[in-house]
Amino acid sequence: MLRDGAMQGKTIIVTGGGTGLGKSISRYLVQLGANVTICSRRQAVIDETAHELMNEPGRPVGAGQVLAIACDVRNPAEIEHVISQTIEKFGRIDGLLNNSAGNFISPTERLSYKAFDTIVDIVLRGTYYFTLAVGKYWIENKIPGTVLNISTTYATTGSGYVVPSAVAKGGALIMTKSLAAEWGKYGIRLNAIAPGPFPTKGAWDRLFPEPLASMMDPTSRIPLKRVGEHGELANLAAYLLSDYSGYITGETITIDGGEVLAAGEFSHLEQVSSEQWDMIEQTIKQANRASKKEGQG
Ligand SMILES: CCCCCCCCC/C=C/C(=O)SCCNC(=O)CCNC(=O)[C@H](O)C(C)(C)COP(=O)(O)OP(=O)(O)OC[C@H]1O[C@@H](n2cnc3c(N)ncnc32)[C@H](O)[C@@H]1OP(=O)(O)O
Ligand SMILES: NC(=O)C1=CN([C@@H]2O[C@H](COP(=O)(O)OP(=O)(O)OC[C@H]3O[C@@H](n4cnc5c(N)ncnc54)[C@H](OP(=O)(O)O)[C@@H]3O)[C@@H](O)[C@H]2O)C=CC1
Repeated sequence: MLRDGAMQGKTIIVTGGGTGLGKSISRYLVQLGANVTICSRRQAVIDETAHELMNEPGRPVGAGQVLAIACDVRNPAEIEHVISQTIEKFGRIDGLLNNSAGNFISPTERLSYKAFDTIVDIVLRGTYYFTLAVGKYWIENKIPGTVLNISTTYATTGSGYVVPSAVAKGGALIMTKSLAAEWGKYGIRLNAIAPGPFPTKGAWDRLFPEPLASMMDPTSRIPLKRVGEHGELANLAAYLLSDYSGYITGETITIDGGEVLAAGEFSHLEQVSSEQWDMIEQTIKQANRASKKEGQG
């Protein structure tokens, strides 16, 4: 979507950049010329991704560099290490993509305290630790940085069976808005993306495993009748991390093919056939006529 070289000179940290959506967004940022630090717990995974992104066939002239540094986002010392290594290698940091997450479906009453803590710690604590660390660096160095948080649609609607994730994503979303208000004076912007289903191994293994996958079609309740494509999300993420979105802050953009709208009171009526609509129309019109007559009487 953005022109070639649109992110030239920018350095972006992507948490969870070794896999799934974080990897797809990192790939696009690098193609647009950004230097990208990818971090997550598994060094071998991020090393492999860094190698892949640096050696892609058709890599454009002017594509950015990739640095892979292991980091558990629950650990402030490891976060500070990522920040100092990034500055040492690339000179500065312009953007932070909080994309790391942990999640799995489960009836909430089956969760141990530790299971609940694990999700909230990765998603909420990890997001505010990283944002706080990078924000302090930006304010001290007068850099107008930008944060993009990968949220979910159920961060605002809530959802059963992923309650720790909903709690944590909801908290991160309110942090996005709160800090957008507070740090605007430093030129720092914070936004969020709320994706619907975008197939990744990490999400599908934990949110759509067998026998669920054989029982239901996740596209049936999506108005556009398909899942998202990684490129569609990467376009939006790059735009929100770029200077082209310079007047957008505190915003959450949903990219879900209309899935959240399916909860609308009457949205399920797409199952009604054309013949049934003929009958329904006649029945309603008959009732209209009857009520008019009552008024005349
Ligand atoms: C429609 C289509 C889709 C559509 C999907 C569209 C919307 C999706 C929106 C959001 C998507 C995402 O976030 S997708 C992101 C998915 N990716 C990830 O989750 C990647 C990282 N995940 C992980 O590493 C693991 O899954 C995770 C458990 C979170 C963390 O691993 P750790 O090694 O740190 O922790 P562990 O020690 O294994 O586990 C911690 C505790 O959690 C418990 N635990 C772990 N799994 C459990 C389970 N299934 N049920 C109960 N409890 C569980 C353990 O027993 C431990 O508790 P004790 O027994 O008490 O010790
Ligand atoms: N796929 C989808 O349909 C949707 C996804 N999302 C969101 O998109 C983002 C990416 O998810 P997706 O790509 O699907 O799944 P992945 O499992 O591929 O991505 C999650 C990433 O988080 C990293 N991670 C997990 N725990 C930690 C930790 N403690 N410290 C640092 N990194 C960690 C993982 O790497 P490692 O294990 O090496 O640490 C992994 O790279 C998440 O925020 C998710 O909530 C939102 C809505 C829908």
